[in-house]
Amino acid sequence: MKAAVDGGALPLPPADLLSDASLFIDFDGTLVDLIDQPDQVVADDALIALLARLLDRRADGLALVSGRSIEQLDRMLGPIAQRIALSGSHGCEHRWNGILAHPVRPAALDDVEDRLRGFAGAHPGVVVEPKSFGVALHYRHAPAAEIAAHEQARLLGEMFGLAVQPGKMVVELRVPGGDKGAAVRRMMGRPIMAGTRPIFIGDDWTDEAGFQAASDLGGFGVLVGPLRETAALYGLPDSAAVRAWLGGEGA
Ligand SMILES: O=P(O)(O)OC[C@H]1O[C@H](O[C@H]2O[C@H](CO)[C@@H](O)[C@H](O)[C@H]2O)[C@H](O)[C@@H](O)[C@@H]1O
Repeated sequence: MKAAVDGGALPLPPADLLSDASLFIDFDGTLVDLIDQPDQVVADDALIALLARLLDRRADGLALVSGRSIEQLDRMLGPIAQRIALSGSHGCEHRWNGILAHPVRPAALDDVEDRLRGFAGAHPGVVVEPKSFGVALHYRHAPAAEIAAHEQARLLGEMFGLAVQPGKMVVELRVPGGDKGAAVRRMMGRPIMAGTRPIFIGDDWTDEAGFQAASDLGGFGVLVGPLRETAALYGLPDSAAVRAWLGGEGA
């Protein structure tokens, strides 16, 4: 793993590395900017057009790998989501060619959601996001609640046997098992991706497992955002740069 260097930056990924590659792309913070309210994120027309162009050029060599559930990705992306290989819920669920594989939703998640709503009620600004296989507690609007939110998540994780998944200004209780690295390995096992070089593009700590898997399988990671300790080889500053790089492929 590369150490963070103050003021430094990873090299920009060369466009010609996109040929013969399979693309694994994170969603929030990578294809769309982070915003305050998780349920107000939209996949804009330019993004849908970019995904359509990528599908035209590489068909089965495109995958989205997100902490969002597949149900959320479907809602945000609309019909094009059915044409893209998807890994949702931090590597816990997958869908390609119309076939969905997912774990059993733990009944405890309903109880956990109630308890997290109680926590949010006592911490103004904290937002609860129910998901297919988890419940997220967002404190972007209430940064002072960070430590208490993580402690609450730790306690509930222990109590109900759920995984605690930290992210950017969020902590989530979710089905244990799976991560973005496992998702990359699983998808790269498909004959359609055999022999291609995996490129994983992401911004969050959860994307590090994806960077590592891509690197282990002969490809590389692209870190979006400021330099930090990372397994990524290249860097891009923000989602606009990601879109520009993807859009200019082959240029
Ligand atoms: O793996 P990703 O596709 O990056 O999803 C990770 C989480 O993204 C969302 O939360 C993040 O984006 C929100 C909207 O911009 C932002 O308000 C929040 O602070 C970020 O953590 C999503 O809500 C989560 O469910 C995903 O796990």
